[in-house]
Amino acid sequence: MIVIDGSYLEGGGQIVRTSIALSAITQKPVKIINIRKKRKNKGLSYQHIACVKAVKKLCNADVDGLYVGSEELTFYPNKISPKSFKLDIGTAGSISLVIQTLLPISAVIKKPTTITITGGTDVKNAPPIDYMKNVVLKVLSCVGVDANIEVLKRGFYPEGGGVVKLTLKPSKIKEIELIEHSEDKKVEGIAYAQNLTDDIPKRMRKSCSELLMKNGYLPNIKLENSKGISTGAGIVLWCDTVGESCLGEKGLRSEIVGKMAAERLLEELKSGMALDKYMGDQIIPFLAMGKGRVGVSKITNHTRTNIYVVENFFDVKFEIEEYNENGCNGHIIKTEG
Ligand SMILES: Nc1ncnc2c1ncn2[C@@H]1O[C@H](COP(=O)(O)OP(=O)(O)OP(=O)(O)O)[C@@H](O)[C@H]1O
Repeated sequence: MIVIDGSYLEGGGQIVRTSIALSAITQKPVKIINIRKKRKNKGLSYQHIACVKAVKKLCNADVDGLYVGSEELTFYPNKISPKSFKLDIGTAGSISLVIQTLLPISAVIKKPTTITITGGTDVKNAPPIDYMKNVVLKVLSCVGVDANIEVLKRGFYPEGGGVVKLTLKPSKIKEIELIEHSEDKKVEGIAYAQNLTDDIPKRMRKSCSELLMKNGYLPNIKLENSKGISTGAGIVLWCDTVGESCLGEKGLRSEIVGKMAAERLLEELKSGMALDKYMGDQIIPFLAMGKGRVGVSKITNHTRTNIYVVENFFDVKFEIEEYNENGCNGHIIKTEG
């Protein structure tokens, strides 16, 4: 039985998600202790429970300690048998993080499976759903992941109600070498709102586009305004394999939201590396399965924490080194797989 310490470095929910996914893939039982020890509301929350339930369903696992607030979880995987099903997080918990848990499983399934998830599509401290669709899936397609994300409805905090269909197809994970960002100057994006006036996405787009153009980029940002049970707005940008975003909040003017998203993207692009700091942690399980080298703008605690979890499941060692060539400033993460 592999024992993972949930208080390691970042000490957050990602330790649970990666451990469960890798337990299913490697068919090794895992016990996670000190779950989310470094968070104010320690233990499992609805979002993490939904992630565990999704993987449990795919591999008919036996699970102990699966309840809100639980600080210890034991997961005994069985054979993976892909099936399509619906999963309701029950809150505005992040749908993207459920998808993050499930994506590595594409490496071991034998037939396509579709999971329809209800919850939050654009919530704090989690990847916005358009980042998953346009950055995560793009980068993971380079390692061989074949998956599709269809957003049926947006969901915001606190009511949620977002609906997303994830399709995983059998994928052969391959070696990756992705160091520097392409010199692409085209920035794509989406400025979205739900239950708000049409001027909100337009104002976000205007301030964002102005700043991007001032810095020599060519923005092409779509507008969206929908109706739903929850209310919110935001903007997601991507330039080839690098993405950034800003979520709207009450009292924060649309012009500021648009400008902040542009500033964040420009900051990431300044490093010249192929991957942004979020992708830096999300690529780790795939790098272990396929081996290779990736260039990232920044090494975060999330990245180091994911490396800790992955090294417990696979016989791999990761190395991190600084990279300062061709005007780029970042790091390389590499492993022999
Ligand atoms: N704006 C963002 N864009 C893309 N990815 C993001 C963004 N914000 C957070 N992430 C990703 O979301 C994940 C958050 O992991 P974390 O452990 O903090 O999750 P959590 O389950 O919300 O945990 P906790 O509630 O315990 O903090 C990481 O993979 C991180 O890279």
